[in-house]
Amino acid sequence: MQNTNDPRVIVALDYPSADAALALVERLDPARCRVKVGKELFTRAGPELVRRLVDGGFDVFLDLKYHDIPNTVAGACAAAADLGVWMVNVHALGGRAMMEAAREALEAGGRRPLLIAVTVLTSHSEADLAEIGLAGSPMENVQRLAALAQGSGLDGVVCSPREVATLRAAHGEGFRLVTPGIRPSGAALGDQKRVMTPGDAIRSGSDYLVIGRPVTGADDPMGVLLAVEAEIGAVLAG
Ligand SMILES: O=C(O)c1cc(=O)[nH]c(=O)n1[C@@H]1O[C@H](COP(=O)(O)O)[C@@H](O)[C@H]1O
Repeated sequence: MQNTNDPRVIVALDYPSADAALALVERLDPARCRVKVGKELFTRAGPELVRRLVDGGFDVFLDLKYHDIPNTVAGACAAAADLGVWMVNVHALGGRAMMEAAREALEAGGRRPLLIAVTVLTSHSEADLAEIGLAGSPMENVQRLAALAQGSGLDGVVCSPREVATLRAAHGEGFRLVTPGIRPSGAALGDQKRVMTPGDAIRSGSDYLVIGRPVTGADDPMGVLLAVEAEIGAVLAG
């Protein structure tokens, strides 16, 4: 079984309503997993649901991927901190001034959530990056943006598990590496392009695994979650 003090799995509650999300959440144990509220659920259910999850004892990753002028992002991060979330994220492509403003806004408050930067979306390939004017491979872009995030004082990055080993070597143990793009063996990729299995992601050095559709879209979500937990536990046990 995995270490219950620091659960590695973050379940992405990508549901179209609070009721649908809460139906799964009622079966989850906050000592064994964390939860993520992203753009769809937040736009439907708002801060009230986030507060409810926090009050229910869950560590909440508020995944709104802020990317705007520094002043606006700073205000949004302060608002997220007021909700009591555990982690909040911004796009590293927003640049140094934006990331520094976000960090300073959180430092000015009381309880400070972890501040993480999205590097290159896990749905992007090298061809997708070229089309939006970013030269080089996903790995090269992830490395550059992770260095910028660390230089801006952030706590870590969101990247694909494929980049984790390289980033761990470059940035050390304290730098949080949060990885979506997790697909148990045989699971449908959907729109994800840079993926790994849960066991391989942990083996590569991922701190936290963000898992959505393989769990939320399953006939037996708890069964999938238990299998993921067992796979991770086996790797951690060595
Ligand atoms: O920031 C994120 O969480 C994120 C970044 C990224 O590069 N790729 C990515 O998939 N995500 C999120 O991670 C989750 C992955 O969901 P599934 O593909 O359904 O497992 C979704 O909620 C995405 O919004």
